[in-house]
Amino acid sequence: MSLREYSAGIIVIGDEILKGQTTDTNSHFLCKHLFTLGVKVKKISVIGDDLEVIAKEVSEFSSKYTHVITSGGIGPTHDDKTFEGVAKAFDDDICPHPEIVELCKQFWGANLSSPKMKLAMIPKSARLEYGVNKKTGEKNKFPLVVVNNVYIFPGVPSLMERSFIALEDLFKNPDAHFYTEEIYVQQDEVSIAPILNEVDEEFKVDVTLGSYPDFHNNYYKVKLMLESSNPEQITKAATALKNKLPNESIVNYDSQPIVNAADRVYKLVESCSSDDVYGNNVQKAVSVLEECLQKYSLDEICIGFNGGKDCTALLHLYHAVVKRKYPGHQGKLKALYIKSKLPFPEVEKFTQISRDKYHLEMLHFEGRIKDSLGQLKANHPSIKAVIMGTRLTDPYSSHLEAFSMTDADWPQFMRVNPVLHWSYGHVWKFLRDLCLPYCSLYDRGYTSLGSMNNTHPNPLLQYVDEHGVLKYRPAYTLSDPTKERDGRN
Ligand SMILES: Cc1cc2nc3c(=O)[nH]c(=O)nc-3n(C[C@H](O)[C@H](O)[C@H](O)COP(=O)(O)O)c2cc1C
Ligand SMILES: Nc1ncnc2c1ncn2[C@@H]1O[C@H](COP(=O)(O)OP(=O)(O)OP(=O)(O)O)[C@@H](O)[C@H]1O
Ligand SMILES: [Co+2]
Ligand SMILES: [K+]
Ligand SMILES: [Mg+2]
Repeated sequence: MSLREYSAGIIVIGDEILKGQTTDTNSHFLCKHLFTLGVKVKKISVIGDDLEVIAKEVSEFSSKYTHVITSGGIGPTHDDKTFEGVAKAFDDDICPHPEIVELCKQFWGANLSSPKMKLAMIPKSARLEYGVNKKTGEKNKFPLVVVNNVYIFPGVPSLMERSFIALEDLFKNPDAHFYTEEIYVQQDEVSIAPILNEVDEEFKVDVTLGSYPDFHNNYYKVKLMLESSNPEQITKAATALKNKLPNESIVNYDSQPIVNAADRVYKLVESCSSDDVYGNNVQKAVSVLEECLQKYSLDEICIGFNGGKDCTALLHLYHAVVKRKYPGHQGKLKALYIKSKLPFPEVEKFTQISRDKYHLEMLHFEGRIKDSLGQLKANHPSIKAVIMGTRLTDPYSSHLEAFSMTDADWPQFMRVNPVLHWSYGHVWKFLRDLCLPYCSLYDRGYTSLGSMNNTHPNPLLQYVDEHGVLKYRPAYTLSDPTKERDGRN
């Protein structure tokens, strides 16, 4: 059986191209990218802004090729006729599309009679494809208009290219073999640009090299993405990159730490030797959590999760232990978050990210902890135990045990303390070795988190950079663990 061939025809539309006023670069861009997607471009046609010609060409291309891509002729002026032409090719009419009308209003304050509204006049049978911006992970603000197998792109190269890259999965040939490789780098994009250019120049025929800065990642600054249908060339390109980049700038990063949580945690526990204090602490935490799952059902447990480092490590452990004990478990783990009076926006953001990544059901409260626990008891009477990231070195905690009821004058819950014996360094080793995401404040010198009004970066981590600017080193570099709370008052 032969594999299905994915073909494409490109129709470049615009009088300015036929008059030599503009050079068409779009077809070249499209050919290059479609090739790497396993799609064979069979024909490129360049035509003017002529309704009949557009309709005829679109109709013919549509019946011959898997995908038809048009570029140009969708501006607000009278001479742009692509939407009308595509409609005509399919015996369709154009009419205002409510979703695009709304976007035109939002973006340009356009009303129904303004020229921009012409962008909303699209074939009745059209569908809209938004696509995802691969750099930001966000859904694009303006959609691409698609009619049957005809994809109607703008002519302006920068817009066309951005839009195509966001939507390229729509064109991919699923039978084509693709090889990808990712390299994570700790340096910023500017400082490695010359190296990227060199490698791109050498391999660009076979390998697509993308560079995606990430300003929020705790482990790397830039993700380099190599894609190719040629396994030898991609290996060569990746090797060339690794050789040219300074050794210390390449990060050994796991982009999916949560998917493999159970395997990695249990492997760590099973392979640790008896004199390995850290390994034994992880082991102890796992067995406390296992015991907790024996004593209580998932409905009776919640994890105290306020976005701090200790409960971040703990959440990962809890997730891993639940995954191991209940492999098919689909329900959500319950998490208790008592919001402080003045929460850091970074903490709020991080708790939301964690909620999504670990599929948490958040039980939210605001105000004093004691009052909130009273409300927890009233609103969620099934909860009996709260798993906490408390350690012996925390204030008023040196007397605690793995299982300690709350004090007599507090709402009664079993406090489960799996990481009680962990040191400050153990928490960071666990988070960083497993490439777990943690709140960004810790990379800016905060070593323990409370509210905005009582929490500052730790003065011990202060330094002055080469421009004379005061900065803070990341929390995991703090060498004296007794100074963990020096930024708190
Ligand atoms: C679920 C839960 C139970 C708690 N139980 C007690 C308790 O029994 N006795 C007590 O003095 N504090 C209790 N606390 C308060 C904590 O000891 C601590 O003051 C609080 O987590 C704030 O910590 P921080 O100052 O490090 O931000 C509890 C907190 C939580 C979230
Ligand atoms: N506001 C809160 N809501 C829910 N749980 C909380 C709250 N405050 C504390 N806890 C629980 O108590 C534990 C100990 O608090 P603590 O502040 O020492 O740790 P952390 O917030 O995880 O990290 P850090 O010490 O860096 O602030 C937390 O790990 C969490 O389980
Ligand atoms: Co803590
Ligand atoms: K990114
Ligand atoms: Mg805290």
